[in-house]
Amino acid sequence: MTTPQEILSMLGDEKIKMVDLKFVDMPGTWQHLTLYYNQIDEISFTDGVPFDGSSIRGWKAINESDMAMVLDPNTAWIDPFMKEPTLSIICYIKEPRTGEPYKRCPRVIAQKAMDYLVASGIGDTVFFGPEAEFFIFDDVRFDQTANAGFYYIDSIEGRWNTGREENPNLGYKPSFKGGYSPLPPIDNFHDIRTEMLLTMADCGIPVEKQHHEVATGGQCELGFRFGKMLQAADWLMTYKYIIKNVARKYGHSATFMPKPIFGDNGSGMHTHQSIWKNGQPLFAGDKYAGLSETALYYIGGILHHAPALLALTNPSTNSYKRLVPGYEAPVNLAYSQGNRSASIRIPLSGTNPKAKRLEFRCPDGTCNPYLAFAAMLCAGLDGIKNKIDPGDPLDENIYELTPEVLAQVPSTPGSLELALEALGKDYKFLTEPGVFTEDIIETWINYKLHTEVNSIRLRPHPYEFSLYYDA
Ligand SMILES: Nc1ncnc2c1ncn2[C@@H]1O[C@H](COP(=O)(O)OP(=O)(O)OP(=O)(O)O)[C@@H](O)[C@H]1O
Ligand SMILES: N[C@@H](CCC(=O)O)C(=O)O
Ligand SMILES: [Mg+2]
Ligand SMILES: [Mg+2]
Repeated sequence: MTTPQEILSMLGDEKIKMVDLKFVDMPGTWQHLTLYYNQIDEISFTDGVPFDGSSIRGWKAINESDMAMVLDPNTAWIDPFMKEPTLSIICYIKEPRTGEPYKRCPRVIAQKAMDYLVASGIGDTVFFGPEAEFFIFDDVRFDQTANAGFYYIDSIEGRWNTGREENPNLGYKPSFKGGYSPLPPIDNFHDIRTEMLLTMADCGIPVEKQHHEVATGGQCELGFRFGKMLQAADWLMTYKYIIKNVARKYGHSATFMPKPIFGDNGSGMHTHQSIWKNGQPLFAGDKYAGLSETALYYIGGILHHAPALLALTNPSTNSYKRLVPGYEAPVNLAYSQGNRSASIRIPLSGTNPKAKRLEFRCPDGTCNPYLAFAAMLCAGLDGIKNKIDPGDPLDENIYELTPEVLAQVPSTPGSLELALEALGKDYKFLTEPGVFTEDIIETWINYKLHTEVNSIRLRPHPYEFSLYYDA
C-alpha cells in the first residue's frame, strides 16, 4: 500500500514535476488530465481534483458537469512514454456536491462488486487473470475487391495474406494459423513484445510471458499474473496503453479489435477467475476437474446469465464476428476441462488448489474490464446463491458435434443487438446486489444501440458491393 504522503514526497522542483491523472469512461477508454506537481496535495486523495465531466461518453449532461477525480495512491507509476518525468495515477470519480462516489464511474462499480462479495459472506477476495490478445499492424486499408476479405492489412512483413493463396509468399511470416509459435525470423515481433513486457514490469505489473498467437501475422499475447478485481482491471488498462505506445514507437499500430481479419483467428480476452476466503481457495474440491461445488454453481451462474453478460463482456458489433466456429473462440455455452471450444474451460492446474480456477473464454478486448469483471462476479455469485446447476460438462470438440447433439447445447448470442436485448430482460443479478443501477444498464443499452448497432446497420457494408453492385 502506498500512502498519499509517499506520493507527495516524489514530487517537487528537483523531482517529478508533472502528474498525469487517468480515469476510465463508460465504454472502457482511458482519459487523462495532466497537472503541474504543485496542484496535487493531500485533499486530491480525498475530495479529488475538479474537472468537467460533461464531455465524457456516457456521463453527465452539460448542466450538471462538475465532477472530481480522486487519486488512488496505489496506482502510481512513472509514465514511460512522456518526455518529461511524469507520475501517472489512476483515479475514481466523485460527485463534488454530495461527496459520493459517482455511480457511473467504472472503478466505483468494480469496488461495489468486491464489497458485494464480502457482504454475501461467500468469499472475501476475487482474483481475475485476463489474457487480452491483439494484432500489430502497420496500416488498415479498405479494398472491396480483395478476395480474402473486405480489406487488406499491411503488417510489418508487407501486404497481409492468408497463406491460402496458390503461391503464397511465406518468407518470414507464419503460415495460415501457424502463428503459435515459430521462432524468429518467422516471428519477427519477438523483440517488440519483449520491450512491451519489460515496460510493463517497470510500471509494476507482475509479468509472466509473451508469445505470438495463432493467426497469420502479428497476432500477439502478453501474460501477467492474476490480481484482485480492481487491480487486475487497472493492470489491463496499463497493459493496453503500453502495448499501443510501444507499437507506435516502431511505426505500427496495435488493436484489440476482436475480429480484424476475415477467415483467421480473432482476438479474445479469456478471463481466469477464482474466489477465496480467509486465504483459502474456494474453487478447489473433489468434483469434476477437481472443482468444488461452489465453483460448479459459479459456472452455472455464468452460463445461465451469459446471453445478458455478453452485452458487457463482448460489447462491440465486431465481437460477434469472432464468436463463430473454427477459430478457437467459444460458440456454445458449455464448460469443459481442457476443451478450448467451450465457453468455460477448467485449465489443468496440477495438484495446487491455489491454481484452481475457471477460464471464461467469451470476453474480448473491447470490453470495459471494470464493468465486465463486476458483471462476471455478479453472475457467478448469483449461481452460488441460487445453486444454479451448470449441467453436464462437454468434453468433446464442440466444433465436431453432430447437429442433433449440438442443438441441445445453447449458443452464444449471434449479435450485439441480441445480447443487449437479453440484458434488457436479465439485469436483476447486476442491480439487486447494488453493484449496477438500472440507470447504468439503461444508459449502456441505449449508448450501444444508438452509437454502435444502429450506426452500423444504417451504413452500406463493403461486402454488399460484392454481392449486390450490379454494374
Ligand atoms: N487461482 C487463480 N485465479 C485467477 N487467475 C489465475 C489463478 N491462477 C492463475 N491465474 C491466471 O490465469 C492466467 C493464465 O493465463 P495463461 O495464458 O497461462 O492461460 P491459457 O488459457 O492457458 O492461455 P491461452 O488461452 O493463451 O492458451 C494468468 O493471468 C494467471 O496468473
Ligand atoms: N484467439 C482465440 C484463442 C486462442 C487461445 O486459446 O489462446 C480466441 O479468439 O479466443
Ligand atoms: Mg491466447
Ligand atoms: Mg486462455
